Amino acid sequence: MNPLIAPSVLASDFGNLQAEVEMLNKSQADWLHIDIMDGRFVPNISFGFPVLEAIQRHAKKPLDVHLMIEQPEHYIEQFRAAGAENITVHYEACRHLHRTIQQIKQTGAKAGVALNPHTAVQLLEDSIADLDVVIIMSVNPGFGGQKFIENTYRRVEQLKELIVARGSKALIEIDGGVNQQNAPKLLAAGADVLVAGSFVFTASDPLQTIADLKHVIVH
Ligand SMILES: O=C(CO)[C@H](O)[C@H](O)COP(=O)(O)O
Repeated sequence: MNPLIAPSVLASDFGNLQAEVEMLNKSQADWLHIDIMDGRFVPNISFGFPVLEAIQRHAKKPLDVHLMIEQPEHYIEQFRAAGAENITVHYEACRHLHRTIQQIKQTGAKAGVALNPHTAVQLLEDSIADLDVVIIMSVNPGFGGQKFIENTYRRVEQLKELIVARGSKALIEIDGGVNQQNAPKLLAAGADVLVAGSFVFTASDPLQTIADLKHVIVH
């Protein structure tokens, strides 16, 4: 099956945000990936509600919102109201993960948890059945354009095993350094969703780049 493709708006030209979103509307992208960074959980600040609302006004595809913020439970309802279809919080940022997952689901959004590269996949054993999405970070969160971490493949295989063992319907989403070279191996390992920022937005033809990722051949 073809993967879902979620271009990361973080790598787009913010000066031409409407045009970038309209390009994504025309593309074969399935979701728009939106990175929210608070300068505390990660050493970078991206953007907040006004920008998300502006994206939502033009977007014709679901907004996949990745919260790289401390205490995300304080903002879940606001992100939902601003247009988030999927809301993903970091395992490392949640003191009461079960409660926060339920809080997301109560808003009607799909619930996701993201794992930093050092966080063991097995820690999701008791949450996986409740999740719609798990983001495996394939870079340390905070910046686009970083080098893909190779042990991601093994982590995806471990997560796939856990999902099957627990009868979960969670999708496995990969975020960071995704490109045409690593995509086939990620899909073979069990990935369902590919986030791609710089690979899409620095390409001379982003529409074609998205189409190529969507139809990548798994060896
Ligand atoms: O979550 C992120 C950074 O924390 C970005 O979504 C990710 O880095 C995607 O960008 P790129 O494809 O350029 O690596």
